[in-house]
Amino acid sequence: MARKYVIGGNWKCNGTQSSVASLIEMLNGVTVDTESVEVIVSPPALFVATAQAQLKPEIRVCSQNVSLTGPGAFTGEIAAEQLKDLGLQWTLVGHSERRSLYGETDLVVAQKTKRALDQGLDVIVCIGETLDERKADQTLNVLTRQLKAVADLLTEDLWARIVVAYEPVWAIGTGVVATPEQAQDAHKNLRAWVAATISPEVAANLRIIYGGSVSAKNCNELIALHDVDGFLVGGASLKPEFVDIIQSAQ
Ligand SMILES: O=C[C@H](O)COP(=O)(O)O
Repeated sequence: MARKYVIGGNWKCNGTQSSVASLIEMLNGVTVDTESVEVIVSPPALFVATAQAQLKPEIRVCSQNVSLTGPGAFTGEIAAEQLKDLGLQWTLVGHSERRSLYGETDLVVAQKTKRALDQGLDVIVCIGETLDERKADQTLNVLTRQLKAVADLLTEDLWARIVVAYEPVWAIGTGVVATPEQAQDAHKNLRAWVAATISPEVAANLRIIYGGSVSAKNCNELIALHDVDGFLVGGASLKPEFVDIIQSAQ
């Protein structure tokens, strides 16, 4: 069975009441062919409930982060149980900004992923190498180290509820997109690693999406790559060109 595309929009810490209302209006005007693509947007936590209430059901809302803990005395956290209570299906885990700016280790990312899955959320796990790591020819080592931490905590059945977002750190928000060759190589190598480490069936069905300076200009070339199953889009997901990026997958 063909893998269904995933087009994710990560709004990061952007938006006001008024800009979010405009974005929701724009998204509600897009025809989404749910047979071929899942469209998922991640508003800042402040706007998750609004997006969940106002977006049409063909567009799913995703948390940008999830707590390692359950509900309780954990100031500033949002528990998987609370996201589920709101009706969310998805959360991001391990975005490079969470790793580099907020100290999330491979183990924390793995534990968050496991806990979110256990509470019934599906998870987009983000991984990616820095420019120094790429220059040192460490790309695959870094990606597999990050993914292995997750794999170590999961049983094989849980992989059906995971999407892997390959986001080279050097491509995030820089305007420097991975070349089609760089993207395809990383995705293909990751899929081969999953086939060897977990199972060929998990590898064949796993959606591996690309993130890092995706735009209306480069999305068609990237989506055509055999092992690229969609995108996680930052800056361009706040603009009308996100509609073109969705269209590239349907
Ligand atoms: O989560 C999205 C990524 O960080 C990509 O961001 P970007 O499209 O602004 O480069």
